[in-house]
Amino acid sequence: MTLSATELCHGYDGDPVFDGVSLSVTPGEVVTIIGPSGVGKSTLLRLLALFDAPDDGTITVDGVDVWAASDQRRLEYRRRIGMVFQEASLFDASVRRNVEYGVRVRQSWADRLRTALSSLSRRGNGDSNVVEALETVGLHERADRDATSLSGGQAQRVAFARALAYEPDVLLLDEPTSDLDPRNTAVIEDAVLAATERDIGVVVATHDMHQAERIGDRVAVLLGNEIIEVGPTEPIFESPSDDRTRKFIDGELIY
Ligand SMILES: Nc1ncnc2c1ncn2[C@@H]1O[C@H](COP(=O)(O)OP(=O)(O)OP(=O)(O)O)[C@@H](O)[C@H]1O
Repeated sequence: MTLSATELCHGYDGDPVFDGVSLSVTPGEVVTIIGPSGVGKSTLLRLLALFDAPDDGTITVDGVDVWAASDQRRLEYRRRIGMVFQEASLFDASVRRNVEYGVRVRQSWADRLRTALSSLSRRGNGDSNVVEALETVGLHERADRDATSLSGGQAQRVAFARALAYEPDVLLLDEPTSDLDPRNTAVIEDAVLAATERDIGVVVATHDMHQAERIGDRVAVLLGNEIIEVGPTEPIFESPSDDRTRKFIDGELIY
């Protein structure tokens, strides 16, 4: 599915965060959003996740205006979009239960019933999506551990597996590796690439320029209250057309 935001304007309590922002993600591509703290990266992800309606502008799924569609249709779209927040927010249960939870909340009641019936017939061996998602983040051997006993990096990997397990069409990641060591970061980045091989479109908000370079097919530079530049990552990093992009990438732009 192609998720597109066109000319979005949004703010809080009358204070605009951005004005006229457009961004889209197509199946199997990674789009990174870079920009200084507080510029609105999380806000943009929340709008793309269909959590909030934009003050102005449109969000479309395969060309259909989501906020002009029925509540039911919008809910169906929302179920096809996964979001991983900066904080892993796991609950006090096994790693497996935490990942299964993602599958369940995203399903319609009819699908939930089907899953429950099929898991009965498999004697609780666990859903294959859940196992596969845990394998992707390298935690399948810890499936029965209590999620609250995990390190921060492992918890973030479980949160990622949770989003992956229900096979979204689009995955939105908010600073997925901000507090992680290089090994956990590499696991998450590999999992992002694994997601694209399944044709999932991924949008990643990140502070980490190197990460944007490593994993992004395209990069969007959010500065001031607009996207000042968007396009294939390498040319933008090598020779940005906007001088503010160069300064931001080089760390010369102070906010
Ligand atoms: N729920 C909210 N109510 C009021 N203001 C908000 C709310 N959420 C965000 N803001 C404000 O909107 C602006 C953009 O915040 P946002 O979290 O989207 O930025 P960000 O680029 O993701 O920041 P960071 O990189 O630090 O996570 C900030 O000025 C923030 O204070």
